[in-house]
Amino acid sequence: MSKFIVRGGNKLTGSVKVSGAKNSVLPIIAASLLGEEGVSVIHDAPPLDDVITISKVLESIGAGITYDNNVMRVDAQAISSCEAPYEWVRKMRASFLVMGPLLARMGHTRISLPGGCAIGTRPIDQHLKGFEALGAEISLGQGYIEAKINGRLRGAKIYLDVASVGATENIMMAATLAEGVTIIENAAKEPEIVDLANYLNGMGAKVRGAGTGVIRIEGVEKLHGTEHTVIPDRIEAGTFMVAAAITGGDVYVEGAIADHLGPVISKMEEMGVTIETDENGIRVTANHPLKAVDIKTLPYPGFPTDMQAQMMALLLKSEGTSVVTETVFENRFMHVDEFQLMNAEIKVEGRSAIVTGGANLKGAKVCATDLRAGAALILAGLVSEGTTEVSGTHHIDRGYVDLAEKLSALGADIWRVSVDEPVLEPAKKKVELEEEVPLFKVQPTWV
Ligand SMILES: CC(=O)N[C@H]1[C@@H](OP(=O)(O)OP(=O)(O)OC[C@H]2O[C@@H](n3ccc(=O)[nH]c3=O)[C@H](O)[C@@H]2O)O[C@H](CO)[C@@H](O)[C@@H]1O
Ligand SMILES: C=C(OP(=O)(O)O)C(=O)O
Repeated sequence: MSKFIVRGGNKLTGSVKVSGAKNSVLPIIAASLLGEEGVSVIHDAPPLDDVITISKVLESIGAGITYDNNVMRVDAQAISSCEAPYEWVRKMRASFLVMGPLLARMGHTRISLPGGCAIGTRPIDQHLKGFEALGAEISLGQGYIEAKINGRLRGAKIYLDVASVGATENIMMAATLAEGVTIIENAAKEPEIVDLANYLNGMGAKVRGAGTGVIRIEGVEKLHGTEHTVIPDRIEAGTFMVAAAITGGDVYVEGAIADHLGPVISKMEEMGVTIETDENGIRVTANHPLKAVDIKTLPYPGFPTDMQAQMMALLLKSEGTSVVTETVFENRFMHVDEFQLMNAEIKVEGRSAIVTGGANLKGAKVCATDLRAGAALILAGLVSEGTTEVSGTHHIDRGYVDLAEKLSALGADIWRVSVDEPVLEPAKKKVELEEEVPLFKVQPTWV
């Protein structure tokens, strides 16, 4: 076990390079299971715990994987199993993304039910609705979901009740090998969906419209390995942008794609942060005081929920009161309790948090309750009086490559220490979601 120790007070300056996107590489690795011929080569696959986890899932299915210097090679020509066991799906929800590819390729799949987690219940009804529409028979038993098809999946028109990123990806991957045309309506539009579609097309698929609300997939008989470079991680980039702004620094975020960060850039500019963009990255400079702004998270191209916690840290250092409204996940304010331990004044009212700016943050022992909460606490630690200790680092390691090293190279006083003591509990016990996760918002027809 480890902790990050942060000593506040340093302005960040210099240049930092963004790694490949976690939320792209995970579905891309899962999609590699569709390659019946040849090997896929994935460049800029970031060395994250989540990447290791999904690789283990693929290996357990019989794929051959090598991973060296951020290049992953996946040979799925001879996969033998169609099951993703509990030990991996429990560790990372995105393991569920192997369901679509396995169903399409093997005609049968058995995946452990992904439970709810800290940020919300996260049902999978839209994934299953899509698979059913494509002709799969779905059953549930002993904590596993099983899907089977008689022959081949059949193209269908699927309207998603929520523009779910994971459901769009899972259905899109399954549909690549279906007979006929599949149309996904109210599809998610995230850049990671476009990256996945580009990867699938490189494998020989016919996916059109990714990045819009309507995706059309014409099924093909077979897919093959391909070579692909993962897009830069817009959430990691946004996190460094906030790090620059919160410390009143001057940082060039190399690799950040401004088009992917529209709402983050706009909100930071509204606050008074200076943002200059070019084709290679984004420069962020800030002179305090910054102005308070209101934020509402929405599916892309709205403000990303994955930047909400980090932005809240920045708002704590602005002048005035901000309202942060979380509309994507129902329990994504757990960082608030931890911020309060650092002397922050924030009041949660339903889906909104009212943030009082001008906080005189003080270092404290805090706990990362989820990935972005962890990043946000580190950001707050950068401008707190004294020392902040952030435990729960396993959450942070899921999504940030060398976060402490990268911040430290920009001048932050941050390092990681090993600890033997038990991991610190979050400030208030999180809502006990694990016991009562309603996996299906709508009762599925097949139960
Ligand atoms: C690995 C990955 O890419 N993770 C991202 C992905 O997660 P993920 O794909 O899990 O998120 P979704 O877009 O599916 O979830 C968005 C909302 O839809 C709901 N929902 C989802 C599926 C479903 O079948 N039924 C349903 O009701 C969820 O509970 C949530 O309230 O998108 C989220 C929203 O941008 C991001 O925060 C995550 O970082
Ligand atoms: C919620 C996130 O990821 P995941 O869907 O993998 O839990 C995230 O990246 O902030």
